[in-house]
Amino acid sequence: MADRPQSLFDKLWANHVVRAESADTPAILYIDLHLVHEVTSPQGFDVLRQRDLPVRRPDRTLATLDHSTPTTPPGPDGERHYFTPQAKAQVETLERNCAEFGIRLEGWGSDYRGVVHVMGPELGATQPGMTVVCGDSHTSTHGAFGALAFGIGTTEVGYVLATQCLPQRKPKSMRVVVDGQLGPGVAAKDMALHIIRTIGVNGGTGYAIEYAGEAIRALDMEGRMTVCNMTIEAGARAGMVAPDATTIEYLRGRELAPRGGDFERAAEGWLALAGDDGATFDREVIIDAADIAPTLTWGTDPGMSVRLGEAVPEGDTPGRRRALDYMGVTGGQPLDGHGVDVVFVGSCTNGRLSDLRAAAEILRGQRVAVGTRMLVVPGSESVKRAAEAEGLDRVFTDAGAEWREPGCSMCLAMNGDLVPAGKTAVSTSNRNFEGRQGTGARTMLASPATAAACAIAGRVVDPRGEAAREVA
Ligand SMILES: CC(C)[C@H](C(=O)O)[C@@H](O)C(=O)O
Ligand code: SF4
Repeated sequence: MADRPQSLFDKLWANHVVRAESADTPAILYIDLHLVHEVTSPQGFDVLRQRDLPVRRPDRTLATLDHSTPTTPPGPDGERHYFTPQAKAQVETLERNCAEFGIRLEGWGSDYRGVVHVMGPELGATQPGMTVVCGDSHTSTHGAFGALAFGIGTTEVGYVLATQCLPQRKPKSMRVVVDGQLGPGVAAKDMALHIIRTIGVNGGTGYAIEYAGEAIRALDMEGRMTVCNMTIEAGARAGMVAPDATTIEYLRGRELAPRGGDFERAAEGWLALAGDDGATFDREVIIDAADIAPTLTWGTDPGMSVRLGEAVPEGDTPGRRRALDYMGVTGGQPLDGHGVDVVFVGSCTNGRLSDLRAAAEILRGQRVAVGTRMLVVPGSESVKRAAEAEGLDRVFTDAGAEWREPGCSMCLAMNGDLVPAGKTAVSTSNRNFEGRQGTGARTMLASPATAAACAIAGRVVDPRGEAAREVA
């Protein structure tokens, strides 16, 4: 039994089982890193207070403010412009809870505050081999490091705060292999959308996915995070990539990563996490990177997407008809040329430095179309600083785009950054259901390059230009 070849996921799981699963009870898993934000944590802390319990491992708990925070700077009096009194209350509650329970909070004034899934990796808090949880579905992002990372509910946030453990049943395993190389101008986001379209928005339900293959290996850590981030949009529990030299170089020197000789020893262990030859999976999907092109969603789930230039499906099912209607899109023809009112570059999917660079490269020396609003929101204070150091903020503002303070912002529009009803947004975020970016808002998900190209044109266009598509 012990000799059976193990996958990355098998190893991560086995390394964290505190009590084995039985027919009647789930396994109990040890949690290495618990990330916390203001929306899903208040109940957990309340439970601790009711039971007079401390946080079991404050040193393995890390908090940030991201969902409800305004992206406009504070007024001259230091006043923050919260969208609602509830937003302000959420922020203040987390500030109080972190102070009371001795948890590190990257709050207002921190140089590292950011969207939780951008901040954890940047600080080096997320490391290969860990179990990482957060009361947030896109926790799958951290799987890019070869961690077992998944979102938990608010009740479970309480369990983890109190015990540093979590009851879980082992999901099935799927391997998604992306062979070959992405073409020029094709991004990790296009790959993520293509994978979801291929396996379906429920195709991952009940599975933990390991991404492998030449095109995955070729991605930098930010690209791997984009792909793992969107795993949840295919219904899967977690997404992961085996640690390699790219992972190790990303982590070297980060604040919370091991130092010196400890780092080298840790890195050896990280590399050993890769799946054994002959490890088996419950399901395997093989994708050819050459089939992936700049992709945009036309409908109201992330699987309803087309390559630019490809015709949108006809409204041949009630679901598709409703989606076409809601989106104001005509079936049977490409999205190219469709009017774009708002462009959002940001979120835990595409709010990192490489994403901002990709958008800036297209926008440099250009103007956002008259009548189109473009919002660029760095994923964290670190991203903001790094972008400003290379002048990307100027590229955006010179083009007529808004350069904002870090946070989730228009990804879910909790902080007042809204898309007006009936308006179409091209967004680098990860969800496009009805009303996600505001009541009646229409969301088309895309890569940062596609979003920037659409901002300049004021309509849907291929970021590679018309000529490139002929060649592709
Ligand atoms: C607010 C939070 C619970 C939610 C999530 O779990 O994903 C949010 O981050 C989102 O993207 O919809
Ligand atoms: S950026 Fe969007 S998807 Fe990511 S955590 Fe925030 S709201 Fe959720």
